[in-house]
Parts: sequence; structure tokens; C-alpha cells
Amino acid sequence: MPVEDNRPIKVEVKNLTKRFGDLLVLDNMSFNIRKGEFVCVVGPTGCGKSTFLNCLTRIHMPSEGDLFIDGVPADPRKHNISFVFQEPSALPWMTVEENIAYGLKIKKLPKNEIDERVNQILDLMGLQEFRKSYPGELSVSAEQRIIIGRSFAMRPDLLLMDEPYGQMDVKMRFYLEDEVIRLWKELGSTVIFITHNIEEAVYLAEKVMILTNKPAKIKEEVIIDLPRPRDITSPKFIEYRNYITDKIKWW
Ligand SMILES: Nc1ncnc2c1ncn2[C@@H]1O[C@H](COP(=O)(O)OP(=O)(O)OP(=O)(O)O)[C@@H](O)[C@H]1O
Repeated sequence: MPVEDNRPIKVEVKNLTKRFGDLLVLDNMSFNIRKGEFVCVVGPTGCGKSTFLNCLTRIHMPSEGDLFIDGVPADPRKHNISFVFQEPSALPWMTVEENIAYGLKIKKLPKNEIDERVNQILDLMGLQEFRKSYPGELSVSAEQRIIIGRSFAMRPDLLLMDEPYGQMDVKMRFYLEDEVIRLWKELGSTVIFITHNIEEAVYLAEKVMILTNKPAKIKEEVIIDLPRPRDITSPKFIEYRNYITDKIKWW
């Protein structure tokens, strides 16, 4: 049953195609993401998920296609696209609070605005007591929280997350999934989150985009209509998980 969604379109991807030489990896993908939407992208191993993300960040230039943000062509000077990768990458010579403030200082925001945002993120991420610590003094998961907090603090037009919890054990992953939902709800960011883990996708997403085997197309978009916090053992949750698993099976 489709759920009505009146939020404006934030990101519009039109006919995205990527080739490496003769190898077609992304095949004419078009989709919209609404303002404040949380989208998870899943697909078979090697189907082109990272290439897809790298085309959105402009690490790779698409062979064809366009990306629009708020109706105009995406432009790094005008728009703010943030990313979180699998490997934690806090700046080791800066304290936790300096790490979170880093991008805001580059953007030359006023000091009071920076202080306010840093405090908000430290509160939301439970990092207040570590604000003067260095990343090397903290656990890997705390370091990943710094990176996630730093990205949200930028209030990005689009936040891209590429398997950010790939390295974490299950308990830590559940904890960080709840943290990311809390930040997203509080700040209303628009998020694309790539994962191998279908349970994670159903737990987090408002919408799951399923990619086909390479060359990747969008096979289906599934709206996850479940209340939060989600119960991974509920019959409806398991039904979504099984449905999506079935769709990406290719063996
Ligand atoms: N720079 C490149 N040059 C040539 N081929 C590339 C390049 N980057 C990726 N590819 C090819 O594109 C295809 C998709 O790779 P990609 O890493 O995007 O897949 P993925 O879905 O992220 O993989 P995984 O599921 O392992 O994370 C692969 O066949 C890969 O070999």
C-alpha cells in the first residue's frame, strides 16, 4: 500500500550511467529523493553500489546523466554533500570537539553558530564527556560516532553513508543504528545509506532501493511502513526482510 508523501523533492538523479572503458556498471538509473528522506540502497555483491555513491559525490564523473539538488544542477560550491565511509577517519591530532567543528570552520560559520552545533551534536551522540579527548584515546565505535556527528553537523543537503557499520559487531551496530536515527530525526537530514545488510536496511530506511546485478539498474523501491523503534522480530519486519532478500538473490 503506497504511503502518501508530500515532502518536496530534494535530490533528483536522471539517467545516471557509468562505464569504465567497455564495462557498463550503472545503467540509466533515475530516481528522486524527498527532503528529509532516509533511503537505504541494497544489491548483490559487486553490483556497483560504491560506484553509484562515488558518482553522486563526484569522486567519479558519470558517463551520462545529471544530478539535481533543490531543482538545480548539483554544484559543490553551492551544495553541501557529506559522506561517511566504512573506515573511521577522524583527524587524530584534533580533539573530539575540534573534529566536529572542523567542517563548520572551513565553511566560515560564525563562532556562536559553530559552538551551538558542536554542543548539539555532542549531546545527541553522547560525546560530551569526551569533548577534549583525542580520537586515538577512544574506541573505534566512538570514533565512528565522531565522523557521523561531524557529517550531520554540516547540515548537508545530502548525506551519503557507505557501509559505515561494516566493521562493527552486532551490539555496536544496533546502538549506532539507533544513534543515526536519532540524529536524522532531530536534524531532518536527507540520507542515502548503502549496506550489504538487509536487516539493517529495513531497520533504518523509509525507502529501500534494490539494485539489480551489474550493470546496476533500480529493480524496485520498497517503502518501509513500520513504526519506530522497529522490532526486528515482528512478523511484518520479517516479511519485508524476506521480500527484499528474495529480490536481490541472483544465484
Ligand atoms: N575505477 C574502476 N575502474 C574499472 N572498473 C571499476 C572501477 N571501480 C569499480 N569498477 C568495477 O565496477 C564494478 C562494480 O564495483 P563496485 O565497487 O561499485 O561494486 P559494489 O556493489 O560496491 O561492491 P561490493 O558489494 O563488493 O561493495 C566491479 O565490476 C568493479 O570491478
